[in-house]
Amino acid sequence: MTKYTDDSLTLHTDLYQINMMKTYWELGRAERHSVFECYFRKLPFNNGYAVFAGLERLIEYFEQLTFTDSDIAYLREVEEYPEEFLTYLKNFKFDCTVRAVAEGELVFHNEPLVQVEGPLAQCQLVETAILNIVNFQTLIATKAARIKSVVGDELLMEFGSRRAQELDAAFWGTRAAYIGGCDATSNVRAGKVFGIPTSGTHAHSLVQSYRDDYQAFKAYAETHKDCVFLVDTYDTLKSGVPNAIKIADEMGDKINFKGVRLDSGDMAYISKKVRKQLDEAGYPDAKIYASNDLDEDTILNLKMQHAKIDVWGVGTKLITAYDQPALGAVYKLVSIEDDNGQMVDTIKLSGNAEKVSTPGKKQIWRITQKENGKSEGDYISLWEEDPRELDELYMFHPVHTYINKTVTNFIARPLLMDIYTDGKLIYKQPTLAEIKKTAIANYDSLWEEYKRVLNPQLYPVDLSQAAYDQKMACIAEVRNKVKDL
Ligand SMILES: Nc1ncnc2c1ncn2[C@@H]1O[C@H](COP(=O)(O)OP(=O)(O)OP(=O)(O)O)[C@@H](O)[C@H]1O
Ligand SMILES: O=P(O)(O)OC[C@H]1O[C@H](OP(=O)(O)OP(=O)(O)O)[C@H](O)[C@@H]1O
Ligand SMILES: O=C(O)c1cccnc1
Repeated sequence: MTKYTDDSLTLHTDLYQINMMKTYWELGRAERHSVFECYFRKLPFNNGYAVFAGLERLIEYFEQLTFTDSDIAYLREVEEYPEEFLTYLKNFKFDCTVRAVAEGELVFHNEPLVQVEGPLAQCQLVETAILNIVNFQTLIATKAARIKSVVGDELLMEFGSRRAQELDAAFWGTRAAYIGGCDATSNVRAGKVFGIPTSGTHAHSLVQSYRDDYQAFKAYAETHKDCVFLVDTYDTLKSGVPNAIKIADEMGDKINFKGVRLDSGDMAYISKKVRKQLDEAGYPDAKIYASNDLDEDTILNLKMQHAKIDVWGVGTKLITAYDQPALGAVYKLVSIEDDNGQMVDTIKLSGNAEKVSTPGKKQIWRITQKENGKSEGDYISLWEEDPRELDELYMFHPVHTYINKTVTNFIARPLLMDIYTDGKLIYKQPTLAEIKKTAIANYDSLWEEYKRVLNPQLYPVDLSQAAYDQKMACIAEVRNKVKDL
């Protein structure tokens, strides 16, 4: 087989997508107008919300979406596709309309996060990459938000590059973590490309190379203005901290003694002792950094023990989404042009009521109270509906319909925005700083009940009456069809 050296993301798809494209193309269905929506069914980590991330990478993906000569050559070599189909792929031009929620937006179960509308074969091709990107980035942004919610006003550093699932996960994961809540990263490339603030101390190897805390800290201090010394290589309280203080005393104004980092041991006990040592030596502003397999649970626990930690470095458990490695978002066909050129809504049934898809092209509306800006819940409507025209909004649980309320004096904000219109990028991408601001504002608008890390309340994600009726009609139609067989 030929060794292909160039690469494009167009073949970053499952083979079955291209096989379905062939079916659509061969049977004259490739151009049928269709609508697909991407959503997840269950919030990750038993959290009360998720933070959407991945749109920038999605746009990068769509911008390069053509089959290169070598993509075609590869498909010709390994699949027995007819030349006419390969010519069709060669001439492929992405001209779908894409809508998505903004990065940094809080999102919930069963909400269309990305909507792709256009020729059936095109919508099909992009499923894998959309899910790949949204599943990972939204998961990491959400994990970071959970951790930040426990860290509070102290600083949260992302330290995960060495433990991430390869380079892309470290790089894009860092960006997602920054959107979700991290204040800085250790990944220099992410700093350069995304403009994320970078931060770093030093490793045990520096100390080991001198085989002595004092000599190692001295060397670092002679070559850097800002110094955070890693104090646990030999003995934190007897050697690390005393030597860090000694160097700070000797170097005086020549360095900014910013603090020390703890990376092992009982961090509650040790941090209190270290704080005392630093304060007594006249360094009350020197900060205590901590790292070592931290996550929201250990951080919360350390805070309960009144650990004296000012800066939290979190790697493995954040960047790998350690406790839940996949978000489980899916991409479903919700509407398709029939033989008469009419759009018909489609459904995917399941024995589990929560898993039944909601047919029809939809919009998400965030319903907030006018007087305090707090969320009442999200309202999923059919595309043509506009709750802004209503004075009263009847909101009910989409499965347990007896749970309901009528909301007045509300603001309804549509969440799905136009990103591409007929293949043309029309969305003006916000800067990362703007995205982070959006994330913070969105988080502030959520009631505390949905924000706690343990057993939060389930945020209401309701269907409009029309969307609900449409779903019931589709279920009845499918049931009848199956009965008639
Ligand atoms: N006071 C504490 N309360 C709860 N958890 C803590 C406390 N101090 C440390 N931890 C956490 O307990 C775990 C201890 O891990 P581990 O036993 O591997 O560390 P260690 O042996 O001290 O260090 P090393 O990484 O060198 O093995 C870490 O996740 C750490 O963050
Ligand atoms: O613990 P994490 O949350 O993943 O944070 C990143 C870890 O990376 C470094 O350790 P390193 O990989 O050098 O080795 P260590 O685990 O033995 O400390 C650092 O000292 C942290 O402990
Ligand atoms: O700068 C640090 O202290 C750091 C960076 C990466 C991983 N662990 C620690």
